Amino acid sequence: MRLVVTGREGQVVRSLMERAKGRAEVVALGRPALDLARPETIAPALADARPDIVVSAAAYTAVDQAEDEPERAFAVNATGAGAVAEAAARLGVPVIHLSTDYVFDGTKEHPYSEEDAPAPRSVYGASKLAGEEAVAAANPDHVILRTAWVYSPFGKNFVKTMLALAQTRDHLRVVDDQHGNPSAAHDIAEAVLAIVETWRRRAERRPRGVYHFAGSGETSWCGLARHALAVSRAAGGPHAEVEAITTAEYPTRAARPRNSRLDCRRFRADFGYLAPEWQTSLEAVVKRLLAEVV
Ligand SMILES: NC(=O)C1=CN([C@@H]2O[C@H](COP(=O)(O)OP(=O)(O)OC[C@H]3O[C@@H](n4cnc5c(N)ncnc54)[C@H](OP(=O)(O)O)[C@@H]3O)[C@@H](O)[C@H]2O)C=CC1
Ligand SMILES: Cc1cn([C@H]2C[C@H](O)[C@@H](COP(=O)(O)OP(=O)(O)O[C@H]3O[C@@H](C)C(=O)[C@@H](O)[C@H]3O)O2)c(=O)[nH]c1=O
Repeated sequence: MRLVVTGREGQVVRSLMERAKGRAEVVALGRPALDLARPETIAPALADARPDIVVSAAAYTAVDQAEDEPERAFAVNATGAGAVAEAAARLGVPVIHLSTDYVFDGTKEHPYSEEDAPAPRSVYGASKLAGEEAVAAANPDHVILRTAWVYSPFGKNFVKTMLALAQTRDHLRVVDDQHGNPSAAHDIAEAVLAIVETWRRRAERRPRGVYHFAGSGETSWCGLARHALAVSRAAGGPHAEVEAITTAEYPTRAARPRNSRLDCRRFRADFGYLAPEWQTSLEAVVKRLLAEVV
């Protein structure tokens, strides 16, 4: 099975390349050959790569910066994502498209299910929602996989930011009133491979549509920072005290949902995979990051 993935250096892409070894072939396409902001590059690049399945994982992910350049965020996350799905449809192959918890406004008291109405609060969230709509319209043979709070040993993410800040500061301030499910990119890679395996076994009746998949259990950004730094300290790495603050005390350009928690039961029922508890996956990533620094 040949998976062609958009983006070369993204967290999910790099994790998928590691986890797919011996299970599926992965070809990662990035700029300049495939540039989501230049739709004319997309169909030829995908056709040349001869996919059995397209995994649409590249995106404009700078949440605050997107507020200042909405045209670029929409070009990449909406028009570009739609063109990827359309190119896959023309090749007669399905697409797995990654999306986000930030499509929700966060006002719900319980975890969000796939039935809940999206209402993004940020340009990034709106551009990702427009991407979902474009993908669904272009290629009925799709899974739109919404995930959340992704971290990994790769690229930029909140966990790496906390470890880096703790090297130079002994006191950090982190919001404690936004709640979600931290998700290791390696677990998302396993979810993608579970979809691939299910589709292989049930080629005639592939489960399709929107699915939620995120780390099991929940916490706040403050809880995530504290646990990451506790693991770091126990392993001889940097540590800092983390003060719990409110969103109002940490103003950002883009508004974030207060509740980002995703209900992942539909994914488990249809694809047979549930992510480990977030603390378990986090511990492995923090230890790997510390080992790589030394
Ligand atoms: N990060 C998170 O917390 C979350 C992410 N998601 C979604 O999951 C998916 C994967 O996220 P993640 O792995 O963290 O992403 P990253 O931010 O780690 O990587 C994004 C990738 O997209 C590529 N990219 C950006 N713009 C373009 C473009 N114009 N043309 C081609 N490639 C481009 C980047 O390339 P380059 O390296 O060259 O810049 C990079 O490889 C995305 O769809 C994201 O929206 C969902 C929920 C949470
Ligand atoms: C660095 C820092 C952030 N924060 C807050 C700001 C924000 O509310 C929260 C998270 O900060 P970040 O900006 O690192 O994370 P953010 O970029 O909002 O992360 C999001 O990325 C996109 C791509 C997604 O799809 C989402 O699921 C989510 O993972 O933590 C602090 O309170 N203190 C700090 O020192």
